[in-house]
Amino acid sequence: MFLVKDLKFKYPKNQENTIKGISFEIKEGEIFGLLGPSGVGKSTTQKILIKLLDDFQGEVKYNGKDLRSLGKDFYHDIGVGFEMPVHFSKLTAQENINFFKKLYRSSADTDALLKRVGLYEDRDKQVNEYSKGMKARLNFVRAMLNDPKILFLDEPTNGLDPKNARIIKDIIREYKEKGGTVLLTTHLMNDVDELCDRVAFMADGKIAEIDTPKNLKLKHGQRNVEVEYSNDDNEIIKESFELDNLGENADFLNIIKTKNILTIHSKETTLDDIFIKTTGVEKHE
Ligand SMILES: Nc1ncnc2c1ncn2[C@@H]1O[C@H](COP(=O)(O)OP(=O)(O)OP(=O)(O)O)[C@@H](O)[C@H]1O
Repeated sequence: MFLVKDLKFKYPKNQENTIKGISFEIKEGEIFGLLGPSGVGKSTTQKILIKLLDDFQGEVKYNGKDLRSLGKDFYHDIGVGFEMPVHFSKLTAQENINFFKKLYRSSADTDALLKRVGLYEDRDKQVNEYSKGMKARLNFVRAMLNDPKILFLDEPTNGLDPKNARIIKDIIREYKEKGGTVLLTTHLMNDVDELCDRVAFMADGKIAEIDTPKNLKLKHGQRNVEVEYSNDDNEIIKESFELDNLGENADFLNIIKTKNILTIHSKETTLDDIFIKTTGVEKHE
């Protein structure tokens, strides 16, 4: 759906390129995660893809066409949820929705969306009376109101309690199941685990890793299995064995056959570990 080749970008006031030559593809029907430390260029990349920044080098294609050659029709295809919600604060939520709906040819069932995210009862309140989480949910509804083919979401669960974050994630998953495509930026690796088909980790304006979360875990993970058992003196012993040729490991087999096993599990690495390893940075949330 999107093809990005050797993309470079420099903000006019800066000396150095912010985006230093990145290439990736967003396939139709997938949720693609763009991840990396604060300030690495994730939002900048999103802004290029939604035609807010056009002075870039390299190639960006949307459905085979050069992004620069696309006219206003492109905006009917995309839905955008910026990180910082921007609403008309003196208008009600419903008035905001009505205003933005008028800009588009097609529209989603916004009443259903408002009900789903728990804002329907408060739809006639002015947005300046909304809490941070309510504004974030309204922002999400706005991103979806033109029934887009591709959704750009920057930290969509930021500021939401776990129940509301779950609702938003469920809607994103359902959107994908109906054929929608998503570019997701987030610092929450749990969200990435739950939602993303493929992810790219950015470091220093480049892409350090790109793959499915599962393949990245296999690549960066320790292929070990950890067994906890109690011995005859009721002491708890923990031992680790390599997964390769585990069935022929006499020590492991002896423990399994003769000991009282308390826990046993393969030691998978987490996306948090991979984030730190590939970007060289602790996360800032
Ligand atoms: N309008 C601008 N003019 C100059 N520099 C900018 C501008 N906007 C962003 N930058 C710089 O570009 C770099 C990348 O910013 P960007 O917002 O893309 O990062 P990000 O990865 O999305 O970060 P975060 O996770 O904090 O949202 C940062 O160093 C930032 O200071």
